[in-house]
Amino acid sequence: MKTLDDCRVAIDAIDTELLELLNKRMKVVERVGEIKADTGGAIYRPEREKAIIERLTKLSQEENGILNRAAIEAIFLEIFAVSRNLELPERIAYLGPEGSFTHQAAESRFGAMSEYLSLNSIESVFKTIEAGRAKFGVVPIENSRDGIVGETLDLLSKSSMKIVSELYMPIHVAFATKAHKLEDIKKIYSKDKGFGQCRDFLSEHGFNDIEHIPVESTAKAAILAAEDESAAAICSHIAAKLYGVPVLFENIEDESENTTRFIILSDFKNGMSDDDKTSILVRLKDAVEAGALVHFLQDFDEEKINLSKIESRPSIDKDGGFGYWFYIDFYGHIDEERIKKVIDKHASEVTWLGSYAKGEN
Ligand SMILES: O=C(O)C(=O)C[C@]1(C(=O)O)C=C[C@@H](O)C=C1
Repeated sequence: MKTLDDCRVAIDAIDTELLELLNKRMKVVERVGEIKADTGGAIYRPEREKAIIERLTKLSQEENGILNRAAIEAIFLEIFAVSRNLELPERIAYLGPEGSFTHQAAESRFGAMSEYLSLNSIESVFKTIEAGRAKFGVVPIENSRDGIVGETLDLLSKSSMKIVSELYMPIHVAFATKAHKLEDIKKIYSKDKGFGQCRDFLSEHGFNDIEHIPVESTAKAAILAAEDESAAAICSHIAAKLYGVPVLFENIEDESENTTRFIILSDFKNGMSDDDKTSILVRLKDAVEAGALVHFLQDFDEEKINLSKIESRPSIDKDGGFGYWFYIDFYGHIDEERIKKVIDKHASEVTWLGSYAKGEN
């Protein structure tokens, strides 16, 4: 039987092989970078990354390997991040501050080697990538309990930036404070969505009667709670740790399956994968007429295009009238014939927001 030393010798030998192979892979990636520089091709190809992870997961299953999809994804997303940085250093703007859930989402996709830019509003993220100061922007778009992030939808409706990827991340929130006793807590900071996600906890602990102060992000809440012993924050465990606020209660969210969907914004169009989603905005000309939306959706139905989300947003039209537009997610890629047919038919009413490989939920 192998001793610990034997195992370590074996691991060292395997690591040497891995390093050689990784360097060999990066040589090929360098060439890919040159080709893309010549042709102006997009560096980040989420659909290709997804296909690689899927192929390797299948291979691992067939060979009864120990690595499952999550493990393969964890390893390869870091490899892709290194590759992309080799092709072109990446800068990622996200809704900060440091330690926010969006920061975690950004890091999970872009890895440790990328340069991150923390911004204090969703609007600043849009502006920063529009101005070319960062290649990618990461913002939340919806939460399983609390619904859509209206600000993101409204900004998408005005921006030329496209959704190039989506990712779902389980959200666990903590209650952190420097107060020595619960009675000493006079105010609670969080993002508005943060309060919404733990209503049961707040009422069970009698925290509904003290002041709730919404701030730009849960990480900002942790920063404020770090400065004031009569305050608490509803924030991520990571933010509490980062800003030195002791965690009193863990996982206080009402729904244990609490998940947030994040989108990655940039300025290019993805190629097709075999499992895509597309997001559009629809301003129906006759929205006030009964049936306008039904007729629009019937065209999707006829082409067997399945919707995964429809959300209406109020808007004020040019004449000051109150109208609606709709945000719609459906399965498929904008370049598919059946989808092109429907979108072309409604070209004057539809804004395409992006087609991207469907995220794992
Ligand atoms: O295939 C590409 O287009 C690459 O740039 C290579 C690579 C990879 O490391 O495999 C890196 C970045 C892309 O997002 C996808 C894949």
